[in-house]
Amino acid sequence: MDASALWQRYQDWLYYHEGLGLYLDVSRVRFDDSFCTSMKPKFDKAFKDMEALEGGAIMNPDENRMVGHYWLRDPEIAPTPEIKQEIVSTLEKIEAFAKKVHTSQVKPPGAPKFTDLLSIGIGGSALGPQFVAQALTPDSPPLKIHFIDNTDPDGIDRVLGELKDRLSSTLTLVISKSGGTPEPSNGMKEAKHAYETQGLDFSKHAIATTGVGSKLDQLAKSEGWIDTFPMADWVGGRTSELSAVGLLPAALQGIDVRAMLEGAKVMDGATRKPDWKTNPSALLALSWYYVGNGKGEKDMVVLPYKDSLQVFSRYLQQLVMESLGKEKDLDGNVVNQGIAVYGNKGSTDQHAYVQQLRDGVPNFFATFIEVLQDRLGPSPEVEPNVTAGDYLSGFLQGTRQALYENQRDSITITIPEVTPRHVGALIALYERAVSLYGFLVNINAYHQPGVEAGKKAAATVLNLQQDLLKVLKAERTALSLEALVNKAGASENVEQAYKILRHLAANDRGVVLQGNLAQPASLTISYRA
Ligand SMILES: O=P(O)(O)OC[C@H]1O[C@](O)(CO)[C@@H](O)[C@@H]1O
Repeated sequence: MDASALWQRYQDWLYYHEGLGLYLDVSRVRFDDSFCTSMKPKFDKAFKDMEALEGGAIMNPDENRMVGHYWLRDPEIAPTPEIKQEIVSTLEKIEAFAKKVHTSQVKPPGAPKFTDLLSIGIGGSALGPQFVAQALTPDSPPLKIHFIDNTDPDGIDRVLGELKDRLSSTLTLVISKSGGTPEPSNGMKEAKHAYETQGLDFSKHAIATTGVGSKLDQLAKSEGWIDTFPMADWVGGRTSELSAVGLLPAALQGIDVRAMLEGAKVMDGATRKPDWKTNPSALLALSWYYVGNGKGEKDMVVLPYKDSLQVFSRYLQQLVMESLGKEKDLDGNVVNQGIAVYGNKGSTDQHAYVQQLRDGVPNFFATFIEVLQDRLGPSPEVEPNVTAGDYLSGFLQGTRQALYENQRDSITITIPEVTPRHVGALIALYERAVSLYGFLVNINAYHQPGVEAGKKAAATVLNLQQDLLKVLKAERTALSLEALVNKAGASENVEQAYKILRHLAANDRGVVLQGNLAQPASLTISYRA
């Protein structure tokens, strides 16, 4: 296509939302009119399905749940008065609590006010708060946020080490919808230990966001934590940023949560329209379908050209991959659906993997996120008439063009600035694109059976560890690996057993391996208390 035809295509396909000042450009995705026409019946059905979803239908059949994240920013559309009330009162409670913390009406026993916030959670209970914190935390937040989002002891030490001298004024927020996920549970126990080591009462520093009646909820109540905030059954982890999961930490950091909700609501209004040409989420879903042939054949590379949006790529990675990565469709056929997502930020990534994007295997499409405002206030010139922001803008355009010239498709989203309203709008834009795409490819986008399988397998490994230790502690002499696994009733799991023992030995847990480390089967194992 020559330059003038491309310019025409750009204008023909450009979506602009006036209220948000948001542009979506899908002109560099090379679908044609006949493709769009062929997709119409699928979209008509997807729009109907979306209507049913927002109306409260059970759209997560495996878990027998409604899918209600769209109600969070517009309680008026909630399917029952009870749900509406739950949303309204939770938001009011969050705002009132944040105010009390900011004005020291809620304060730690041994310090005049809370200065830091330690957020403990994983997956959807971490990525949204991390994304929003990076994008929107003001320069001098009332509470400085820190995250434990893993069960890595060394990672936990780093975070707790940073907080060591301010633990007495740190508020710890444990976020877990199920209230039983091992990683946040371990993080919470380690944090509690750190408080106790300093002679501090953890319960007077702790709050939780979790499902009502969950294990965590019961623990928080029985130990008399400062407060608990509910997470509804009808909100999935990866779509929970605009529930208490994301709003509470945001409010505590002084971020305008009402503006986030408003941005999402405005975007929902635009993406509810049953017309894909004027609906930005539908345009995204249409583009994803086209590039990946409806089978996720191309990966989504997300490149925000703005440091404060760097976590957006990881946030989208969970939202898209946990939602769309499914073995079976809704009719039980094996389809192995999904769209792989990766990315970091531009222009940084131009000096990392963009070489392959331009010249290498064409197995992706790019999504550029552009922010028009470079910074608050004027910029110095780095060259006559050129600022650092002009470079960033030029690099984005240049990369988009270079990719297109080599038949690599791209989407560009442009927002005027990074504000709570725009962040809310971006979240809503992608949430609905994922919902629509899920309907287009006929999968349940709201469960995660694969993750559950991994969790079960990990539990088996930990049970095996207990069995091995029991045998070793009862034995007085060293055992061969084979004898040990036989005695532990784990002869089928010798490799797992070997890896458990190697890990225990490396961490001074009493297990001693002797023999040739290059030949695991030759090892003898003993236990020294
Ligand atoms: O909030 P929870 O229940 O601890 O779950 C954390 C994450 O674990 C998952 O269930 C599986 O990874 C995610 O969907 C969820 O966001």
